[in-house]
Amino acid sequence: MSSDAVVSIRNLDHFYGHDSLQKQVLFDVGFDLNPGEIVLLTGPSGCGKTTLLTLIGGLRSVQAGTLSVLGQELHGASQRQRVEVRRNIGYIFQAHNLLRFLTASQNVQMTLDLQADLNWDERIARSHQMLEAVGLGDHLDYYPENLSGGQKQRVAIARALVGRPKLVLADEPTAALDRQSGRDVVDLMQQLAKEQGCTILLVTHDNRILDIADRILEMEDGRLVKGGLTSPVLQKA
Ligand SMILES: Nc1ncnc2c1ncn2[C@@H]1O[C@H](COP(=O)(O)OP(=O)(O)OP(=O)(O)O)[C@@H](O)[C@H]1O
Repeated sequence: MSSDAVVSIRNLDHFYGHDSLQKQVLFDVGFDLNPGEIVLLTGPSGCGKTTLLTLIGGLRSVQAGTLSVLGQELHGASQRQRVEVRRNIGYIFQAHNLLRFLTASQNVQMTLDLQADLNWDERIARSHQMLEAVGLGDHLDYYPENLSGGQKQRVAIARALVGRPKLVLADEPTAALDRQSGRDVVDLMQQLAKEQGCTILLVTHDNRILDIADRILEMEDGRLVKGGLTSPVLQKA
């Protein structure tokens, strides 16, 4: 295991259901994510990508194997430890999940409400700065219903990055976007990630954005078939 890896996973299995209805969806997954890397995770529908992403994001309990995120082992971690790890992660999902009764600026500020070291004015200034960085400086007070799909996704990116997370997890961020908006969104993620030095793990089916990756992991039927580390047992076999 690399000691400075942002994410380090070994022999990770995952199951849904119980007893006779139990179904294994991840098998012996292993890989590391290094600081500042952009890694794409691809694979057919249902192969386990979202499950893996939610495990890394501390949104699901680890059942078997080891999964360390930003130095915290999540297998056996308490709820409090998982919450602590989540504070250092930015999440971007396909459905942008903006709160419709808050403006673009307020949606972005929400992330900063958890940061006790920033006062009110600093939170507003940082949110505006980040919305300007994603090209929405003139849409600060717009509500989500008055923004296009691409603009909403850019607000979601601003919200994910405004807290300067060390890790960003993105699940199909371009799926609902047309070609140009999709391109703009990933270019922006790449640029901001490089500026802030954060690591990005991005789940995608979108072949048009493969070029932003430093590395590509490929998954099939719950196993990493490309780019992963196999367990010592399998390597010997
Ligand atoms: N909460 C759940 N309970 C039971 N089975 C689930 C649950 N969530 C996902 N699954 C099953 O686990 C498998 C992996 O699902 P997952 O959503 O991780 O795949 P995916 O690769 O992200 O798929 P897609 O690309 O379609 O989003 C699928 O067979 C799915 O039906």
